[in-house]
Amino acid sequence: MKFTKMHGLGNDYVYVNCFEEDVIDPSSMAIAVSDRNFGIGSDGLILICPSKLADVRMRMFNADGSESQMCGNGIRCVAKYVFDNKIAEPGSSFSVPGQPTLPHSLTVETGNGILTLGIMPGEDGLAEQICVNMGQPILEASEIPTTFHCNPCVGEAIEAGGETFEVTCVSMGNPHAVIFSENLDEIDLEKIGPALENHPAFPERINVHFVKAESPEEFSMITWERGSGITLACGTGACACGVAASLNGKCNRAVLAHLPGGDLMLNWCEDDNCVYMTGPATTVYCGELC
Ligand SMILES: N[C@H](CCC[C@H](N)C(=O)O)C(=O)O
Repeated sequence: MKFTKMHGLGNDYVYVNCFEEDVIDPSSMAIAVSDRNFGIGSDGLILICPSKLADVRMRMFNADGSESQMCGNGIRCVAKYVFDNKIAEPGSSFSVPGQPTLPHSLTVETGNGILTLGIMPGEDGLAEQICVNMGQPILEASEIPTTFHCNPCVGEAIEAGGETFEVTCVSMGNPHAVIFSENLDEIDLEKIGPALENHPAFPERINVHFVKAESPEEFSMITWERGSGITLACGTGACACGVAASLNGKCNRAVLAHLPGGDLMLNWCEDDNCVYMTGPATTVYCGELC
């Protein structure tokens, strides 16, 4: 079976074109291909499938085989794959609040609904920068009662790993716990990450992010991902952190997120309440599973 290895800021996945391949058990396949010694090595598996509702459908599986509703770095790579391989005819333009209009657009069916994105090609004519309308953040536990059992407003106290954390919970279709810290180097993510990921307040588990507000225009973050552990970047997580930083009065709605794997431009737009995420997508290699 053919696959393509791609990453968004080092958040790497194995991509399978399900217009041409059949994946019978994606959960088991995600576990197998994600293994960095006995498999291909990745943060998970992403299937690019036909859709009746959008140009394509994206399904994302974590390294532990669990399926998530959305993947921000992943959807940028899906857009690149679809555009570069001409799988769908892109739309003519995509307007981005506060930024120049992008020349091409695509729609992707996800677990968080149909999302629209814009593509800026590089000099080689291939997709280089992608801006995704990630939709509206969900902040009320009542809207997603099985996701958060804590009050997602600012600063809910959660006990984990022998410590108390003030957690702001934001859903971007998938759940995120955001904690602010003045020193990210001091965070024992290997210990605290799984303790919060699996906390009883989060019956669907949760992605965990620690954020340092550098200024009103910039923040830095580190991530423990639900089902995948520490990753170099988390696109939905960065969007959730941007929303949380604004809610907590630490950053502006338009902000530059510094992730270990690189930067994302974020804008939680006041007009439509949607979060716009702009960043790169990279094709590493194409391969074939024996
Ligand atoms: N890396 C992804 C997030 C995956 C989230 C997944 N770990 C979950 O279970 O929600 C991103 O760029 O948004």
